[in-house]
Amino acid sequence: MSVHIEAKPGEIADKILLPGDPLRAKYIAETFLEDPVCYNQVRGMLGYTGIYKGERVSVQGTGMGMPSATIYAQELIESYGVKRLIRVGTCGALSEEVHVRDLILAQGAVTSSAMVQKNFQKFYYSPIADFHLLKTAYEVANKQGFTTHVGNILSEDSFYKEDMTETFQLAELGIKGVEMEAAALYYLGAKFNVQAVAICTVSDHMITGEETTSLERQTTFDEMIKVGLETALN
Ligand SMILES: O=P(O)(O)O[C@H]1O[C@H](CO)[C@@H](O)[C@H]1O
Ligand SMILES: O=c1cc[nH]c(=O)[nH]1
Repeated sequence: MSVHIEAKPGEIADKILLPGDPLRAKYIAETFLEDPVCYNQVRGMLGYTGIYKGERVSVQGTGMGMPSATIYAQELIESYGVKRLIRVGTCGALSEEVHVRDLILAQGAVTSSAMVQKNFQKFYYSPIADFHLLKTAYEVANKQGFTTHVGNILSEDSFYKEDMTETFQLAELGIKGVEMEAAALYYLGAKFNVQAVAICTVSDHMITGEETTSLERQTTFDEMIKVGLETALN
């Protein structure tokens, strides 16, 4: 048991999918895992363990933003021995080459967030994905024929932005999408020497204004979830 997770020792697998939305965690567990057992309901931040292709896999909602996500990630690592953390989240597209429903595998995650920068006086840390997980996710997505982009993303503290000038400046440097957790997850992966990767589905487009319908989101989430689960095992 940790501060925010009520699971008993051994109830959480060492490989875990991390959606921001706890109801996405429920959907993943009930749709893709055999014999799913809910191990956490504290604060409604649902967590489940089940079987995928014969192996134990867990899925845990993390909430929105880095302060929330890092609470769950750190407790999973320190109190439950989780070694492989795979974020399965939504993002907004920042590149015209990227379209809604595409997948973005976050090779790196730029951030201005204090959740990373507060740890350094002089340096600007570059949060990056675990290479093995990134490579596996890319291979799985390609094999499945899912439209997939690999590159840098932006992890922001604010969903609603007062000024998009610097966001679009970053887009000119090849930043593909924006979400709110990957950078801090990558920082924690490095800090605790565990594997982390973020697999994102583009849910909306910051340049074209294109959006997905709820049905389209459901289908596309399935692509991201399949890539996440296969990456967890391989
Ligand atoms: O779909 P999830 O995983 O929650 O991720 C994205 O959606 C939320 C904002 O709507 C933020 O958490 C952002 O990172
Ligand atoms: O953080 C997020 C997630 C989805 N779409 C956005 O525009 N931002």
